[in-house]
Amino acid sequence: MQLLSQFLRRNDTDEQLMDLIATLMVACKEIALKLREGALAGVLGTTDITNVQGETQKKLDVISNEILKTVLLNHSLVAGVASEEESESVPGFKDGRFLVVFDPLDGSSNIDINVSVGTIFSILEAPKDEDFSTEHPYLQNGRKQLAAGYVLYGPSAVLVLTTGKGVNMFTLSHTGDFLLTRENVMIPEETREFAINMSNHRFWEPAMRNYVDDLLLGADGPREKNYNMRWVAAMVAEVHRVLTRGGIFTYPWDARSPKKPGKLRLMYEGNPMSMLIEQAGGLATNCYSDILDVQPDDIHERVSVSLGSRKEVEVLMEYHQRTESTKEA
Ligand SMILES: O=P(O)(O)OC[C@H]1O[C@](O)(COP(=O)(O)O)[C@@H](O)[C@@H]1O
Ligand SMILES: [Mg+2]
Ligand SMILES: [Mg+2]
Repeated sequence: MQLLSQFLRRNDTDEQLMDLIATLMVACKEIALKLREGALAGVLGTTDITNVQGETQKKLDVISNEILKTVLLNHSLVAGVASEEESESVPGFKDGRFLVVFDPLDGSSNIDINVSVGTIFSILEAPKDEDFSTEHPYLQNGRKQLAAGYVLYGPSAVLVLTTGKGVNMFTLSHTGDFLLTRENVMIPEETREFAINMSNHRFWEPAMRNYVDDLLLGADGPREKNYNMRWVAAMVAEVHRVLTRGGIFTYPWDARSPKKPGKLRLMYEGNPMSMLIEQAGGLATNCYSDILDVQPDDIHERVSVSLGSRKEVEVLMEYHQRTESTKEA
């Protein structure tokens, strides 16, 4: 089986990008170890800190964020990092070539119940002559990403990576190596599986309600087939399922926070996952247009996310095109 480094070299990956990805994996392996030890390492439970997102941090949110920062900011190629758990971006080496943006631990409500979580990352080119302690150099749209991916900490730890030449999966072995286990992942165009937090049904826009109601009607409704539903409450696990066997995952705008475009974060969650999904032949939209084309104005900007099997996402977009939006401006 091929090592991550062998695979990247065979694919003519830029040497410095390879070096950065290897460094990122050092941090992810450390996070995987903490997660595996769980209660034995005293890392379960919640802190009394509320982060910039207005969410109470789990101990492992803080630990994972510190591990990533320590490892990355010691690497001379890193000009700075931005994290879901940091109120501001953190500068690194002035002449560094890359910016790394991450959600240190996605799905943190799953930690204490021993269910899958993951680290999501996005790598950008550091623009010249910028101040990397300010937001400006990070505010690049998703199409500018040099690489993106996640490590899913599930029954096995799996790195899912794109450098813009397709999507590949690498499983962490007992020797601490990431080995290629799935090459050139492609998402089936059609699906019978959807993922949405149904408890928010009454808060959605009419188009989203109509779409999901028609899925629930199954073979008796306009979609003329029966659907199955899944909800892991960790985007990283939902995207992994979609990449593995198809499906649609959506976390739409809802009226609980009418001023926010959605719950998920554009730069830490939306963009990296959208790059993976597009690279695997799927679609990733905010129900109206491609997430990768959204120009961020704020590093913590939110986005409505609907992604997965191409034909299913196209149907969802048609519902939005033909129903008037009731969303507040
Ligand atoms: O609890 P809910 O509303 O179902 O939300 C679940 C969603 O929230 C998230 O956990 C947010 O990510 P964080 O854990 O990084 O805050 C997503 O992974 C997931 O899709
Ligand atoms: Mg997250
Ligand atoms: Mg998180």
